Amino acid sequence: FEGDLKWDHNDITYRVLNHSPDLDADVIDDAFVRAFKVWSDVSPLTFTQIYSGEADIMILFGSDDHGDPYPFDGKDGLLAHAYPPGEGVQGDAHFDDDEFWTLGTGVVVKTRFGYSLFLVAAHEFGHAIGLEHSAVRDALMYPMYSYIEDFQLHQDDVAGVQYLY
Ligand SMILES: N[C@](CS(=O)(=O)c1ccc(Oc2ccccc2)cc1)(C(=O)NO)C(F)(F)F
Ligand SMILES: [Ca+2]
Ligand SMILES: [Ca+2]
Ligand SMILES: [Zn+2]
Ligand SMILES: [Zn+2]
Repeated sequence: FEGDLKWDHNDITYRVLNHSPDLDADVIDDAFVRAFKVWSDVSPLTFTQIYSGEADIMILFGSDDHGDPYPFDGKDGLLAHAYPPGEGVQGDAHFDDDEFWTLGTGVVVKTRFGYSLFLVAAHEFGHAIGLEHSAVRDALMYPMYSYIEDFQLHQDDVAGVQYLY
């Protein structure tokens, strides 16, 4: 998606507009907190959840046509997308609710029966702060989903965000 290069402020706000029925709301919110921490740990950025009004990063779960020119596609295929920094829809992150979202290390995640909301969110939030896809297979910003036990940011991801901020 087109957009600016980076945020012009470091104290980023986000708002969760709705929740997937696959997980408890507080489990989803915690997954987002952990996914933002991946990036705040290696940059000057801070991420604060707000509960009303317009946040920099508006997060929603939607399926098929969900109000922007990039409809989702049912189960599998596209899992999520996010816009680079900027006003309005820029910076926002959308998750395909036709996927089965899960967490933890249960068989559900490993057998590709479910997708890790934490991993996909961390990747999308990378886009929301201005990162493009990486060509490094083990990088979080690689555009192919893979379940990573004991997740750790790849040097390529760190280099990307530290180049920007
Ligand atoms: N929709 C994507 C592909 S996707 O299947 O939705 C996707 C794949 C992998 C994602 O995160 C992730 C990357 C590496 C390891 C685990 C999870 C996020 C989204 C994407 O990368 N969206 O950000 C593309 F490439 F634009 F088509
Ligand atoms: Ca926005
Ligand atoms: Ca899909
Ligand atoms: Zn969308
Ligand atoms: Zn991506």
